[in-house]
Amino acid sequence: MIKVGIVGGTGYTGVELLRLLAVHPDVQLTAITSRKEDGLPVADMFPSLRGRVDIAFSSPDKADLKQCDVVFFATPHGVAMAQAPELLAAGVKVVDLAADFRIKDRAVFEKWYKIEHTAPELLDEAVYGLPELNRDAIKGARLIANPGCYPTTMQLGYYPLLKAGLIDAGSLIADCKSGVSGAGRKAEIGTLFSESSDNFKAYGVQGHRHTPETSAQLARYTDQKVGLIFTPHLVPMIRGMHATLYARLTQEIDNAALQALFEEQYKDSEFVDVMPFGSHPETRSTRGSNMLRLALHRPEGTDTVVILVVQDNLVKGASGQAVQCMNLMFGLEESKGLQQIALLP
Ligand SMILES: NC(=O)C1=CN([C@@H]2O[C@H](COP(=O)(O)OP(=O)(O)OC[C@H]3O[C@@H](n4cnc5c(N)ncnc54)[C@H](OP(=O)(O)O)[C@@H]3O)[C@@H](O)[C@H]2O)C=CC1
Ligand SMILES: CC(=O)N[C@@H](CCC(=O)OP(=O)(O)O)C(=O)O
Repeated sequence: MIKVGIVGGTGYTGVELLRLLAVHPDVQLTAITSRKEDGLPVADMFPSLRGRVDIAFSSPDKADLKQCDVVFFATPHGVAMAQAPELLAAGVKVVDLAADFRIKDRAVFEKWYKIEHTAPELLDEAVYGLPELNRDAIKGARLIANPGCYPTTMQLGYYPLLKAGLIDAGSLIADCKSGVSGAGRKAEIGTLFSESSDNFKAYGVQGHRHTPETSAQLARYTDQKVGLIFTPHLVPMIRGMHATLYARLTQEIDNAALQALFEEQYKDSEFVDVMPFGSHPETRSTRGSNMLRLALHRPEGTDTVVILVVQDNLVKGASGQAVQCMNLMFGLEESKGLQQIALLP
């Protein structure tokens, strides 16, 4: 059994990790932290886990994380970098759901996150945890930087076209929407029901921290200079993310060949569903599941490909992807414990 610890068990990605790991056949939940709920049984806070999870929260200073085989950080940016060096030195693997190790360039990280990086010596070693594009490196990793939710949709959508050299990498436009749980469980005015329901707005248009993360990753797959305009929006739903990605073709290719390119690329990726050409994927077709679904379009009379991508921000966009990485790191089937079908309606 893999002994698992979670730092930040009371937040949205923390409870999503609990939901997935509680029924994972090879996992023993061993330690879980909360600064405010020390001693409280997890199932008292989350009745959805009654009968499934029988441990209690401990404060981070009391939790014995070093007895774990792997520790997930479901915490705000800056927490994992403070604890990862000691855990790694003790032989514990680390999966960070935050951004501490996603951006290799320390100066770029510090500019966007406005915190000092306290473990820069680990930046080179950290492996970017997007299994569909980085599977082999994840298998041998001690430290995983789990991707951001928006960056997951953008990378899996653009990758086949970029790799094939079919598009202008300098004029990518990504119009993305997230459910409110993307902002976490902390109290903020913008996520109050009366502020976010029956409302729709863009944010971060001048610059969002997921732009440098996505651009740096996409740049690994092309010789062209990557230019990305990413506009996030907040939509009045709890879970779900929808990305509408635009790319200008620089070579003639027919629709059947475009479709075949994506089907071939993801044929061995169980969690990427390439839907029939011209489909309109819905966020609810992924709710609660680790699936990312995408569909290609080619608007009449244009040289533009439109890729529609949907996922559950808390599953493929965060905790499900983290479990997928854990499976690879421990030599398990990549899909173990991740077979849930989306909830409908
Ligand atoms: N929500 C989403 O869709 C996604 C989130 N992420 C990332 O995952 C991480 C967690 O997000 P999310 O679950 O939404 O956030 P939440 O705000 O819902 O939860 C954060 C958790 O971290 C704990 N925590 C906060 N500060 C500290 C600290 N200094 N030391 C230890 N624990 C701390 C809190 O618990 P307590 O106060 O009880 O200690 C809480 O359990 C973030 O970095 C986020 O950016 C990534 C992809 C998608
Ligand atoms: C709706 C909403 O507020 N979403 C968050 C992204 C959440 C997230 O996943 O942040 P990281 O990937 O960087 O950890 C935001 O745009 O700031």
